Amino acid sequence: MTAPLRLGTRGSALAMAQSGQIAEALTAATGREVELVEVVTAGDRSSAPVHRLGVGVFVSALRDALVARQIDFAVHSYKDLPTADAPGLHIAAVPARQDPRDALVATNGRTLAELAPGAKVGTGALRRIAQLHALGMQLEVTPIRGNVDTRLGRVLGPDADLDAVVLARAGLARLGRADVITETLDPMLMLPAPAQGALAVECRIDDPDLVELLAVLDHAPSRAAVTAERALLATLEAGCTAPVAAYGELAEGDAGDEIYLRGAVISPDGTRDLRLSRTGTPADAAEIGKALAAELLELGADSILGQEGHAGPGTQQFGSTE
Ligand SMILES: NCc1[nH]cc(CCC(=O)O)c1CC(=O)O
Repeated sequence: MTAPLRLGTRGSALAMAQSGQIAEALTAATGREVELVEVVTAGDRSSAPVHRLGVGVFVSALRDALVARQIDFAVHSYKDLPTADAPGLHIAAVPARQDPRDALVATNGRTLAELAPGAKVGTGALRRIAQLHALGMQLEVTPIRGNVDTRLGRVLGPDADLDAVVLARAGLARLGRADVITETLDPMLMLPAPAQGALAVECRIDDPDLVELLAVLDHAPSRAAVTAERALLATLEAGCTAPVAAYGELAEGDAGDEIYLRGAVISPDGTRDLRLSRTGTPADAAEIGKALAAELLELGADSILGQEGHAGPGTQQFGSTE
């Protein structure tokens, strides 16, 4: 009998939900048993704001456990991974991506257009803050943090003090809470974070049998989209708190499959708003992302990123505050 595979996971409700779903899918596809091993991270122990800690603290404990062979593989929210490669590790699968869009949860079932000037909207990510300001609706954007339930409590609970919050639709869906969404936001208004809604299944490179086994979970179109979006982010050298958005959609063009990649760099106050798009074939996903980033840089993206939130190459390991 083969021993169960050890899947390392954080203990948060979202991490447990997505690790559990991947464990089930792997067992269904391969017959291999999977056991969840909880890894406590420095980020879970601390109550400091995420923009100080960096989301990297959540990721690095799992990666340390992989390298130390305490676990066999790990499942990450792809958008939380730093753009730099992790030595010795390999992303063996990008499973079929969930809906990557952001979602509005507002009181009284309101949509974005139904919010009055001065309405209080909570979100922590600079990308969302910048795009909310860019709408020109005079919303009062309030920084919030905490897990999904804490954030929802700001609009739904007895202590609700905000008119709305913006969260990733995928996180709510994985937790079975998509029912609270009052509007799924059009990417024309709120372009998602690079790799939002996608997971990364990671193991050690020196474990070739597992690399091969995990590949059954890979979904090529999702991997291509995420590759394009992350190449854009990496080329902009935007880590940490950068207000960068990217969304790659796969469509059937006249000459076969095509990626339609949109990218945006927006100043936190919403006054400078660069949005561009580019198409190409899925095989050139990384090139499309790099080329679109180069075009954004030509139009002054670096000066927007330089104003605030530009982490620079030296701080890449900290990942995003999404
Ligand atoms: N660090 C926050 C985070 N990381 C991953 C998700 C869920 C969505 C996803 O997997 O992309 C979320 C919550 C949110 O942004 O609302």
